[in-house]
Amino acid sequence: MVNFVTSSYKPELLKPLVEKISSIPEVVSVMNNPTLSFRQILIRQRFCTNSLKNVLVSEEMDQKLFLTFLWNGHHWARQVYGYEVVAQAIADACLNAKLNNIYNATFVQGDLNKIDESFGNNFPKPDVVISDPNRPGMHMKLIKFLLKLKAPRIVYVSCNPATCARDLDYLCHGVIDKNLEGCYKLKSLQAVDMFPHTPHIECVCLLELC
Ligand SMILES: C[S@@+](CC[C@H](N)C(=O)[O-])C[C@H]1O[C@@H](n2cnc3c(N)ncnc32)[C@H](O)[C@@H]1O
Repeated sequence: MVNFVTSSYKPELLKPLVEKISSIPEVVSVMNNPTLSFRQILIRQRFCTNSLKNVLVSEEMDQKLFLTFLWNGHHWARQVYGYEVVAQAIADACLNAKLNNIYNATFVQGDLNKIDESFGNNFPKPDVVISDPNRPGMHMKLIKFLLKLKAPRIVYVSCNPATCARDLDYLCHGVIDKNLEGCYKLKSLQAVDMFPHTPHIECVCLLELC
């Protein structure tokens, strides 16, 4: 699969290239993934091409978003707080926000596996938390924080159904040995085959506070 990530949707410009590439026998599909805003792609930083997430965030108009594991929701939200462990990703996010005249987003570099009891004291309670953790899923400290925060909605995006199921169970039913009570209900779950012909699957889950 070849995926063209472009800053706008102009298929006619890609057509000659697509025709050339399509003649390569190993190429079984060609995708064009237009980003809704310009985003600088640095080779040293992993780039997430998931425009589906952008569509999903567009429903969160005029809300306060808390993004764990960095997202691109700043166009639609009133206020955005983004957390990410990789310093370069934060630098890119700040640069991209500037390039796109985005002034409602704060990006903070931090390790969500090392948060303490005071985490969250310096930002207002969010309407929506969007979390897209990597394959190990959420650390217990983050689960604990979310169960205390009680944001009305959590959108959990996952590329690992096993850790996703574990974390949804924690958020909905609690963690008995940690004395944590669950307070969410799973409202919807959509699996998305982002990587056809591989065993990988992306899941997007909506949780609402009970
Ligand atoms: C599945 S990717 C999400 C990508 C993101 N949605 C985007 O559009 O760029 C997971 C992200 O979580 C970050 N991450 C991993 N462990 C973390 C931690 N302990 N604290 C904060 N961020 C972490 C990774 O650096 C990576 O950017």
